[in-house]
Amino acid sequence: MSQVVYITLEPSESDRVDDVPKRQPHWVHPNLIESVDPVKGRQIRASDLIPKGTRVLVDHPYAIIPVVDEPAANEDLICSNPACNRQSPRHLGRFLCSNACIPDVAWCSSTCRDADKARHDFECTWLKRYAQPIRNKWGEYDFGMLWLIVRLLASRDRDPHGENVAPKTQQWKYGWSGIASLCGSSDTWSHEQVRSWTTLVKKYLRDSPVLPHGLTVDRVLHLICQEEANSFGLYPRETGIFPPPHPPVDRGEQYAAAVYPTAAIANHSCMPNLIHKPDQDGHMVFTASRDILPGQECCISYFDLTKYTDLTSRREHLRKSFRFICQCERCISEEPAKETNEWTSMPMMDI
Ligand SMILES: C[S@@+](CC[C@H](N)C(=O)[O-])C[C@H]1O[C@@H](n2cnc3c(N)ncnc32)[C@H](O)[C@@H]1O
Repeated sequence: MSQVVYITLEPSESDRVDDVPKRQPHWVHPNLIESVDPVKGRQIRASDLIPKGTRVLVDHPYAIIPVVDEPAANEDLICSNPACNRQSPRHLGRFLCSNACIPDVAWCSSTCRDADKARHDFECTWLKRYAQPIRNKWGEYDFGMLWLIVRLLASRDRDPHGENVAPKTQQWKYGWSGIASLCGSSDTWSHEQVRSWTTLVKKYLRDSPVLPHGLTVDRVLHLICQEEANSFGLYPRETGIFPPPHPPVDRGEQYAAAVYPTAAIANHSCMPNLIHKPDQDGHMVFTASRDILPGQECCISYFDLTKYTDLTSRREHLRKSFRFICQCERCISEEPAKETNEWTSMPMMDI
């Protein structure tokens, strides 16, 4: 994937299209800072006023996979070349893998296919050998998860910014360094879940001639834990409109899943001040949905807010799917008042 060029962090005018730098690993509004919350971990804050409607972050996926039911017939399949990733409608013509690995892999042009050759070579033999057996035995979700891990490893294989190369003081991490710093560990998930992922890693993701990554089983398992806590589903319409519109507006069918090293720092809120939506090239774009004051946290919504409305269902959904108890302003304000403890409310007695 020699087409992705990671250069400087300062976008030059010639790199910008509609204010979005084309060749940067990410673009972050100058009024955003990263800080750490004692409960939620890393977070994004506004250092100065951000007016409603401002685009605040654009991030390139470090790895992205299509998520569609019938890839050969689907109109929304994304181009496999990471420097393109646009949705390539079938009627405009598609270029398939000459090794016929899986129909989910396609390019929008021969130029994209040629440019992506080295990156695709990393995954091709693995896909050809394991995709169908994994789909048959473990199902589509686990196949997608494992393929996303393989694509993370493929990007790492070609990453000029390896774990030890990016400066430690760099505020907004990107590249493999950003992936390595993602939250999530085996402590976050149930023993049963971790056991099942360990089996999958040992069976399908070991360092081998089919998948030469040089990492230990434990490190790949850790990568799954990170990916599961930080990946995004890509939908055609916005996520996080607040208050949720009446009647509810569906965000459409998921067409891809991806890991974004910088966008993953955004915490969740059930009354978010950011809307997120992928652009036509698979970049994740955050936009302020109201004025954000200096010091305020900038949050997205991790789910469709029209689907889970009351406190219990929202928290239960986040607990099951993302393994945390939501501590956003809205959930805290809707918590039932705590009963006053009789003993602590008794007047002090002299003894
Ligand atoms: C995608 S990461 C967000 C960045 C993360 N805070 C970090 O340190 O890298 C998701 C994790 O952030 C934390 N988090 C996000 N939103 C939260 C919320 N509303 N309440 C509590 N924890 C939250 C949880 O630990 C969750 O697993």
